Amino acid sequence: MKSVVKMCQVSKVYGENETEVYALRNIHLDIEEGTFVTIVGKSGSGKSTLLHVMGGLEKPNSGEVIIQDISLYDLKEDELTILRRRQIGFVFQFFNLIPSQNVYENIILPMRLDGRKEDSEYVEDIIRMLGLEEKKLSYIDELSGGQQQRVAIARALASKPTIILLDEPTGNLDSQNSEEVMDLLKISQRRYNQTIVMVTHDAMMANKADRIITIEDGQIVGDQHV
Ligand SMILES: Nc1ncnc2c1ncn2[C@@H]1O[C@H](COP(=O)(O)OP(=O)(O)OP(=O)(O)O)[C@@H](O)[C@H]1O
Repeated sequence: MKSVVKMCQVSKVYGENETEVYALRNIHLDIEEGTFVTIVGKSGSGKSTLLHVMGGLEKPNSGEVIIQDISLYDLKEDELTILRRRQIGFVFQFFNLIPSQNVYENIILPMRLDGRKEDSEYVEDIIRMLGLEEKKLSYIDELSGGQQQRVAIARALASKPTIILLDEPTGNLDSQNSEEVMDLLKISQRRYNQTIVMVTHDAMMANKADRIITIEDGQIVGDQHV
């Protein structure tokens, strides 16, 4: 199978001298196309850092991150921005939704920024599956935390990216909603052969993935194919 994400000898250090923290230590990782991977580990183990470095948002101190044969941090900043916009869907804890735009506009924003027209039938499909039909024209601050989280998920899925990176995407959702989100991600993964990497502390969710990677102290200490 084809490799979509590759990390070679990746290390990330924050601070210096006595405040130095090794968030990632010599990470090697190869993720195949179409796989659903979950990343688990204790608080502070390096999960979010791994996702940021993998998604081209934070440059590592050493090592290489390769997305579909392109070495991310060799790119110029504007090339990296374009690659991120076209290939990667992000769902992070701070949703980065735009308050002055409504739900629908927020969902299609990455495609508009890229000068692309959305597949409106597909966007409507996602909105329906995420239970947001009645909120389509609402502004972000009129939504609950869980609804905002679902808008962020819809936005990540809407452009059918090759890779979807999610950091605790169901943190604000109850267990039924969390399961629905997991199911939706799996449908999208299969339909578009997407690669999904999701940080979670929820064992039930982790177990629904194809592969579970455990991080401890910035290192991969477990890698289980389910
Ligand atoms: N911007 C930063 N500056 C300094 N230290 C940081 C920064 N970001 C993360 N760290 C440190 O790096 C380590 C890994 O953090 P990271 O957020 O990746 O962990 P995590 O496993 O995602 O934690 P959580 O589950 O609590 O979100 C921690 O010790 C953290 O304090």
